[in-house]
Amino acid sequence: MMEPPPSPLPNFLRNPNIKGMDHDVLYHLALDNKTNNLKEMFSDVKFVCFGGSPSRMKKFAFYMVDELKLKLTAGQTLCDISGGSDRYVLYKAGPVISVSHGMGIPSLSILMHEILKLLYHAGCEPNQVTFFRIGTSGGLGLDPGTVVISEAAVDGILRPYMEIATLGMIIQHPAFLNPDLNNELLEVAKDTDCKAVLGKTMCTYDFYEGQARLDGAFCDYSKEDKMAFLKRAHNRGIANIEMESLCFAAMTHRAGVKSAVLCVTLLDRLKGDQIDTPHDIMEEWQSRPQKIVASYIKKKLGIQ
Ligand SMILES: O=P(O)(O)O[C@@H]1C[C@H](O)[C@@H](CO)O1
Ligand SMILES: O=c1cc[nH]c(=O)[nH]1
Repeated sequence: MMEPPPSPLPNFLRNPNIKGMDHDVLYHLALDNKTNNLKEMFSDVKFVCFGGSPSRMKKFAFYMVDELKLKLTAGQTLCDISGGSDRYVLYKAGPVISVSHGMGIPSLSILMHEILKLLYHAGCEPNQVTFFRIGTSGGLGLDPGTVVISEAAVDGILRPYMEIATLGMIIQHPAFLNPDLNNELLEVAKDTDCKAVLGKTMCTYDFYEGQARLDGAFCDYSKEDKMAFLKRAHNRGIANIEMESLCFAAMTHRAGVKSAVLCVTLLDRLKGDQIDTPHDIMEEWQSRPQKIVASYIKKKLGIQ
């Protein structure tokens, strides 16, 4: 008798080992597939929204409750589902997960592994889920408060892939974002009061020297060097600089999940380095990528 063909690799995952594990601990989310009924908790998820700050992502979850007109009965509130760990916060508002990723690629990468495994255990399908990063960035030649929808993510030397040292070798993971999704987001943004543009995003491993700032604890270059670097990047289509897009684009592409990165610019890096905008203005700017994504989600769910 012929052997059956090998079963396909698990959804979301390119790791056959997971299928053979009857207990999988998502350590940094304080969840696991034995104690928690991940299917019951998450099988209806359609959108996963990521952002650096825990309070921003908590706020976004409550904003989605309002936008999706979800009914919370008296005394009910959203709770941090990952409350058993203090690494990330994770909220669920209907089919939307809102989760914080901390700062930088290493923090996001750990979360991304565990979110992809969570969705796999929940029985979700990669082609039915969309991921968004709703974050902040430094702009190049843009009015602060502009939302950049990333058409591509590149590293600090403009390479379109994330490098990971694996088994003593450097492995390059290509970073791709979805042009159709980006165009839809750009259209949706026109119906909001938020200015949005498409542009390339530079993703660095550091906020100070990695982004050519003059105001870090160390600086071995001149203002002229900084300006030459930023102008060169700008001339090559870089619209903004942040610290997670490369990993986000590379890992979602590897998992077969559609994704987009929308970051508001907090300053024009061609004009300065320090972020000293008043708190209330910053809060409003940070809500802009959220508004665009909320409108997109409502459109997809057929909610007016
Ligand atoms: O989503 P956020 O606003 O946290 O992302 C940017 C990139 C870094 O993580 C951080 C630096 O201030 O902000
Ligand atoms: O300049 C900035 C602003 C926000 N986030 C960054 O990574 N850089």
